[in-house]
Amino acid sequence: MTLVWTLLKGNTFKFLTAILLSALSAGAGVAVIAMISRVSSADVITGQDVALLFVLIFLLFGLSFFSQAMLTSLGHHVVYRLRLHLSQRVLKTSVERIDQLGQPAILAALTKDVTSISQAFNSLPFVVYGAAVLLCCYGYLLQLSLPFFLCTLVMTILAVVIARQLMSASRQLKREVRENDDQLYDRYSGLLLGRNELKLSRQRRSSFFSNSLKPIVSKALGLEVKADRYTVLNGSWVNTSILLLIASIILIHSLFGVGTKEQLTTFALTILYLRSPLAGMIGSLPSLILGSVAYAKVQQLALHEGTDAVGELPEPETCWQSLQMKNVTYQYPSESGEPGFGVGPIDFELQQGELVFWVGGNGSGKSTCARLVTGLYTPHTGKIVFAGQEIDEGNRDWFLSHFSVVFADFYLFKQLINESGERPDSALVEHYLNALSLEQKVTVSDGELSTTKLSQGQRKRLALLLAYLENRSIILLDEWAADQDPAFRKVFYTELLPELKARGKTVIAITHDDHYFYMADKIYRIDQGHIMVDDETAHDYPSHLQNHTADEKEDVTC
Ligand SMILES: Nc1ncnc2c1ncn2[C@@H]1O[C@H](COP(=O)(O)OP(=O)(O)OP(=O)(O)O)[C@@H](O)[C@H]1O
Repeated sequence: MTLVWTLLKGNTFKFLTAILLSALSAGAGVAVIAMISRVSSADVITGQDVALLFVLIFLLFGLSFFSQAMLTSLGHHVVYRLRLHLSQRVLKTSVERIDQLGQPAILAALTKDVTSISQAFNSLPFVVYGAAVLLCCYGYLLQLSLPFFLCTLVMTILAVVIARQLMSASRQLKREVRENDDQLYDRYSGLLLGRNELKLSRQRRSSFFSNSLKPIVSKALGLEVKADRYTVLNGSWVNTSILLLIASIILIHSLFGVGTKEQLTTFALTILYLRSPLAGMIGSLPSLILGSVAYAKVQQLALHEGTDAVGELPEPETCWQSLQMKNVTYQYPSESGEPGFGVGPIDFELQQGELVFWVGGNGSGKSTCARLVTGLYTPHTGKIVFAGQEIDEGNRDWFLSHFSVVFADFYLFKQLINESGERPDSALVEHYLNALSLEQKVTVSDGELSTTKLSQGQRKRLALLLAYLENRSIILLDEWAADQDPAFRKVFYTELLPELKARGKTVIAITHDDHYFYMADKIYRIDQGHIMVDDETAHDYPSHLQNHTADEKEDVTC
């Protein structure tokens, strides 16, 4: 029920109207039965009775069509909103949380859970209609015969108690199926992302299939078969209990002479009429159970509650002087009992217009520090001060808006935008495509790149193009040059970086290219999560090469 109310927020009036129409349609159904029963037991059938019967039948048709169409359309609108709402929440959720959850879990929520919730909603008309018919029939039965009604009530309670037990067993299993689905999505990711490795090695393929994928799929099979067994048992039980009810009524009529023959016939007719909406209701139970399990799973992700994914931000600071990390620490959560990697305490200061290099061994914490300095990760202790302001949740999005970043695992969007989020000037795009030696490979039309299916090195150049066009104050490049050929690597260090600096940009470049360390204003070494100025490396270079570009700074913004 929580699922229904949460998703119906803002549409309660429409939903209640649809329920009212369902109730009226159920009432019309019962009136048709009562009419048939009256006409068939009457001595003389008048033309008026027949006309009324036809009117009631058409009324039943109209009401059931409108009520179900309304509920179905409401269901589709709810799913539409749910899709947008969830995507907005993902957009608002911190990178840290998304990294913690992992892509497969979020993809499973956006695809499988949304589908399950939509199916639950689409089955809602059957449930509402079934419940309305049930109530109307019970009302009719009550006024038909009290003893028969009491017998019905006892049987109903018994049926419901047993059905509840079966449903909760099925629900528990569906929950386990859903937990298993996260692992299944993880294996599917491996299947696609590891396509090269899997294709190349028969042993890897066989091991992945038999030891990694198949056990998860088999587990899902076992759980689903078991869960559906309970669901099918439940459906059969409810169907049987209806027939048992009719048999019980016949029994008490024959043993104790309760009720008349006509009452017995009408009773049986009403109960049999009830069977099909009830079957629809029971048939919808699995989707409802799946829907609520999926909803609980989405809630468990603890995505950001805010949905204002594209809210307004104050203008970025053009003259910010310095960015400081003061005593910053960060610790990854522990995994399989092992404590997570920790960085810090970090004290780091970046002056506007500087070109600094971060160097360090694999796994020393460079990318983690990059996520901290850009505000993508929130420090666990310590603080970041930018343009004199301490960064907190209130100004984090504003702080983030000062950075363009190309991480090692960057995503290349085809759509080009400038600093205002609009289509960039085509002459400028052309200029950068030339500078990046991509003019022969990629064209831009309607603000979109003609292709992103390029080599890794070329894709990285396009990622840099996107960063150029954003025209932000600070550019952070995580081992950008690692995929470039030696000639373009030289262009990058000796031309592109100095040009950025000359335009007043502040650049942090994470690099292992010691050939070009002399290009940096400052070099910082990151080791075991600690950052320090690397005087030794800096002194390895002739003084005329150090701070090579300091004098080249021209038209800076501040
Ligand atoms: N998403 C994550 N969850 C948990 N731990 C992580 C995660 N990412 C990194 N780590 C841990 O942090 C350590 C440092 O990772 P990081 O990516 O910051 O290193 P790096 O210096 O950028 O390495 P490289 O030069 O290889 O890119 C890793 O050795 C790992 O233990």
